[in-house]
Amino acid sequence: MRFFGEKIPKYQMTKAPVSQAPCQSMGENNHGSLNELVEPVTQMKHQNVRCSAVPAVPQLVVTCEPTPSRTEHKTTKTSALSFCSHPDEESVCSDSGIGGSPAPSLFYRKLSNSSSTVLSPASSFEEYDEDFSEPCSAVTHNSQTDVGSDTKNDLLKPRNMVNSSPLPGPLKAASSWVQVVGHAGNFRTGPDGKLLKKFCELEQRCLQELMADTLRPYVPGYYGITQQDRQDYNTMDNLLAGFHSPCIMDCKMGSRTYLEEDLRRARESPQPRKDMYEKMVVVDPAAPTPEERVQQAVLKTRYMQWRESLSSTHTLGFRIEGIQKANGTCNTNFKKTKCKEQVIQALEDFVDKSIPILRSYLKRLEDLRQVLENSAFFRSHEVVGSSLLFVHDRTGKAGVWMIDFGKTLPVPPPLTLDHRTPWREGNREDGYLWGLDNFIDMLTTMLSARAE
Ligand SMILES: O=P(O)(O)O[C@H]1[C@H](O)[C@@H](OP(=O)(O)O)[C@H](OP(=O)(O)O)[C@@H](OP(=O)(O)O)[C@H]1O
Ligand SMILES: Nc1ncnc2c1ncn2[C@@H]1O[C@H](COP(=O)(O)OP(=O)(O)O)[C@@H](O)[C@H]1O
Repeated sequence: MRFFGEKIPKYQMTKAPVSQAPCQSMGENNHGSLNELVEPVTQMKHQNVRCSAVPAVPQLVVTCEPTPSRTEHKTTKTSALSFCSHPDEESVCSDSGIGGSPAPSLFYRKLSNSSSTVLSPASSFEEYDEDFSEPCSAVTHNSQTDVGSDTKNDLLKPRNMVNSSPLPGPLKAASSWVQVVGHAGNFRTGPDGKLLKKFCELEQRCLQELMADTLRPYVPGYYGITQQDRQDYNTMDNLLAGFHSPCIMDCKMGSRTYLEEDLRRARESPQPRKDMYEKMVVVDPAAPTPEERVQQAVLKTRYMQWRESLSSTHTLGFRIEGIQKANGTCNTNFKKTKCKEQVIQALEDFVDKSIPILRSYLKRLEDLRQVLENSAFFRSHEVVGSSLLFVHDRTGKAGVWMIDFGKTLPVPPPLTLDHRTPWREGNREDGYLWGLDNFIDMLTTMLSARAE
């Protein structure tokens, strides 16, 4: 059973590994070249994308949900754009690598709990409903230790978080949520069944802008900042609302999963990380270089590049991160799912071979592509590490939305991106549309194969 906000050990939580189809054609369209990644700094055409270059964000009213068992009660404030407001806690702007915390970056989101604890995989919706029905009096946690803590106590937090939500009416609705992948402890339930995600200024700016963009129907609705237990959260729609025991798939889009800024920082101030080394050797003990082996640590960019080349990110421009089926089984063992045949097999399994569901997804993705091609937001943003969340249920209802804008950055005008041009350092291209094209082609192929 997995509780709300529980730590997700992304590299170890798989219950039902997908059997891997034989890999036939790999890499014919490879968008990622490791050779490009080791260019010396002097050759970089890097754009300055720090927060100061980002337009100002209008003030937001911040609501603070009352927490019955706590002494702090409802407070209201304006503009919560200051970062790292809890200096004694792990910064919401910093990495949390075991091998040393990289320098805080204004636009980095809180990355509290790296995948280093083994917990059970996700459970069914019904189990979640039970969790939420526990009495509020069970709330006992200390908010000060919540933020950024990375301990076994995290195991207890989610239940406490859930119970702290004083929602007599929409309790059931709020409970119908499950996190497939991503940072543990990042989410809570909010008022009216909304989802609260730990505040990240970059994500807030994106969601705000997206509310006024043609992409609005393809992203969760955004409702400003909510404060709970002294932590700010971005408040958004729970995309699972209205589904019954949904099947959920998270696909990370694009041919690159780290920012150009990350590369620059890695060169200027390398921060090898032990946690990433450990994650690497779990998957492939032979992956580290001799130097990395000595250090027992790898740079984050190196880890991310390794993950990209191991999976379909470089070859297809997207990768499956995790799938939760209606029966509650959750699989995040897709790190080596690289070739088309493997991806198709995983997709077939995800839709349970349903042609109507496949058709719905194809239509939705085609519509999304058309909107993306004409979106002012999309044209002007480097979209990195963002996912498409696929959701369907046994009633035949299906939807796809863009989520996770923690690494989506505006590019300096007059630069615009087409999201298909292969990435060269400095061009800021992310391969998002190239990946979507490949996804759409794959679904089309699957459907035509079934029609034969
Ligand atoms: O999936 P695994 O192999 O566990 O690696 C994770 C993902 O790449 C995360 O990206 P996402 O959140 O998009 O899934 C990333 O967070 P960022 O996106 O913030 O880079 C984590 O970096 P750290 O949080 O620094 O550990 C990294 O450890
Ligand atoms: N708006 C949403 N509605 C429903 N589920 C969501 C929503 N946003 C995120 N999730 C769930 O949380 C997971 C992680 O989301 P993400 O935004 O990528 O978090 P992180 O930034 O921690 O990686 C997703 O795979 C999905 O299961």
